[in-house]
Amino acid sequence: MTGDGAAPEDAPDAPEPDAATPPVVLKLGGSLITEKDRPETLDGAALDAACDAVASALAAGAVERLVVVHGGGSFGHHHASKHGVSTTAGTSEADAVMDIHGAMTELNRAVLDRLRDRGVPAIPVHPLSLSARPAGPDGDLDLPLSSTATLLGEGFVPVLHGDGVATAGAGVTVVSGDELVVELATGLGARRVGVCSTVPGVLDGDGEVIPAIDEFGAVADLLGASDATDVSGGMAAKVRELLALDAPAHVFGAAGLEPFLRGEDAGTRID
Ligand SMILES: Nc1ncnc2c1ncn2[C@@H]1O[C@H](COP(=O)(O)OP(=O)(O)OP(=O)(O)O)[C@@H](O)[C@H]1O
Ligand SMILES: C=C(C)CCOP(=O)(O)O
Repeated sequence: MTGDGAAPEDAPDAPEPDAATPPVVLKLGGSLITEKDRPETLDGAALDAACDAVASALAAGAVERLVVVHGGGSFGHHHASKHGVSTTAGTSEADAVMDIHGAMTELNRAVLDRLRDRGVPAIPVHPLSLSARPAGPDGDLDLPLSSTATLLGEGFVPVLHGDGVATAGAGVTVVSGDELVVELATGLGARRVGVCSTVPGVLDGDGEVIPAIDEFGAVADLLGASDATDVSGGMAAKVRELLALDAPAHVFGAAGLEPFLRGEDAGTRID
């Protein structure tokens, strides 16, 4: 990690973003950028490769406006699980909240530093400071988007992350990166949505990538939780949330990131 993350002098100049262009929303899965089974351990090589792909796509103008979201991997999920906190179960302990949020901001800093090392103007947006859930299982997440939208318009790449979220009647629960992706894509009118994880796509019973999904019922039996510690529902929750979007979404692995950012299909298309 660098100290201030300033762009190196030889970093390629990114084209000026066009404020009228709808953004691309990209989630870097926690299972991709961390070693999900080893607490608070980055997968540095995978994170570097993902940041290289993002920096190249921006420099080449393949993507003009980009919002990045990253998941929790072995940072957030480990602490959330230890404290019994999930997307539905909350905590009223400040120490537990700070364990979860602190681990997520540490991971966020690692992502930001590596993006900025490559000349990407990445800026953090911390959901715990912005968002809330009303009481009850059906309460829609409230995620005000003016800071993210304004940062985008000013040419930055906002980087959000799964986090704790103030929840009426429950203290603080977890907001997953996948939920944030849906809110951002809907609220910002995203052009395309990409979810990059360790799997090459949504897999069928034979381990083959399903090319396209347009209905949850058709694949529900195939979708499980995560293989690793995960408090937010793994692949089943991901597909359910992405199906609710207007914008086309793709779920893909590391090899699909460059094609996705070039505007091509990658992994499983969900729409
Ligand atoms: N049918 C399926 N196809 C692909 N993956 C599946 C399927 N069913 C369950 N999974 C699990 O879903 C995992 C991907 O979801 P997970 O939430 O762990 O990824 P992530 O978004 O990268 O991580 P994080 O939640 O930490 O951001 C896979 O690693 C696999 O264990
Ligand atoms: C566990 C925490 C705090 C983040 C969960 O986000 P996700 O990994 O995108 O599900």
